[in-house]
Amino acid sequence: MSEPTPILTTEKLVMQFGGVTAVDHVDFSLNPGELRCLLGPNGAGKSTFFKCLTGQLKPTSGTIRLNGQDITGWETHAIVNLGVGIKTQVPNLFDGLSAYENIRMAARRRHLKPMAKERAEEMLEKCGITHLARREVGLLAHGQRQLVELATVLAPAPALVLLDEPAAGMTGAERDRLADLVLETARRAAVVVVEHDMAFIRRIAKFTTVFNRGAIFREAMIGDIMTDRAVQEIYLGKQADVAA
Ligand SMILES: Nc1ncnc2c1ncn2[C@@H]1O[C@H](COP(=O)(O)OP(=O)(O)OP(=O)(O)O)[C@@H](O)[C@H]1O
Repeated sequence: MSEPTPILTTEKLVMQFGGVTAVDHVDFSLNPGELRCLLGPNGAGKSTFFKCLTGQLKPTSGTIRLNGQDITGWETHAIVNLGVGIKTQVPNLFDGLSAYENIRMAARRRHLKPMAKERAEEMLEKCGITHLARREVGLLAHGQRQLVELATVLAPAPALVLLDEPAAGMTGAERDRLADLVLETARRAAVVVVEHDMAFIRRIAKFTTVFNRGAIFREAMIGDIMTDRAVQEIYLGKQADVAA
C-alpha cells in the first residue's frame, strides 16, 4: 500500500531568538486524520515549533507545507482561511458576547446563516456547554472558556486542528470532556496537541513526538514513549517523570 500524502510537513525548520536556537532543523510529518501529541520538558521548543505552524512566529529558515502548499511565514488568519482550526495559549473570544454568539460567528466562516445556527447548537451540545449558551463568555470560569473556545475552533469543521495546551486550567470533568472531544475530532480531522497534562495525554495520545533541545528526540507510540529510559531521563533532568 502506498504512503498517504501528509497534510502537514516541516522541512529543516529553524527558529532562532538571538543566540538561542529554539527549533533546530525539525523535519515533521502528519498524515490526514492523524492525532499527534507533542511532548518534551520545559524549554524543549514545543511551543515555538507550534507557533511557527500557526503563523504566530515567522521561522528563521526551513519550510512548512499544508497539503503540499508552502505556507511558511503566513499570517495566522491566512492559515485559518485554508481550513485550519487553531487554539493558542492566548484566549481568542469576544468577551462581551454569549458563548452561542461566539460559536455561531465562528461557524459562519464556513457555513451559511441557517446552517451556522444549527452547527453552533451542535457544537454546544458536543462540548457539553449547552447550559452556558446565553452566558457572556467574559464572565465564565477558565475551563468553561476553554471549552467555548474549542467549540469555536471546531465549528467550521477544519481538516487540521492545532491545539496548544487545551487542558490548562480545566477541572477533571472538563478535561475528560475535552479528551472525548479531541478523540472524536480526530475521526474526521488531523489534530496536533501540545500538552503538559500527562493524565490528559494518556487518554488521547497515540503516535507521539518528543522534543528536546529544539529537535525531535523520539517519535513512537505513547506506550513506548512512557517506558523509554532516555525520554524519562530528559524529563527527570527538567521536571516530573513522564511515567509518573
Ligand atoms: N520570545 C522568545 N524570546 C527568546 N527566547 C525564547 C522565546 N520564546 C522561547 N524562547 C526560548 O526558546 C526555547 C524553547 O522554548 P519553548 O517555549 O518553545 O519550549 P517549550 O518546550 O514549549 O517549553 P514549555 O513546555 O515550558 O512551554 C527556550 O530556551 C526558551 O527560553
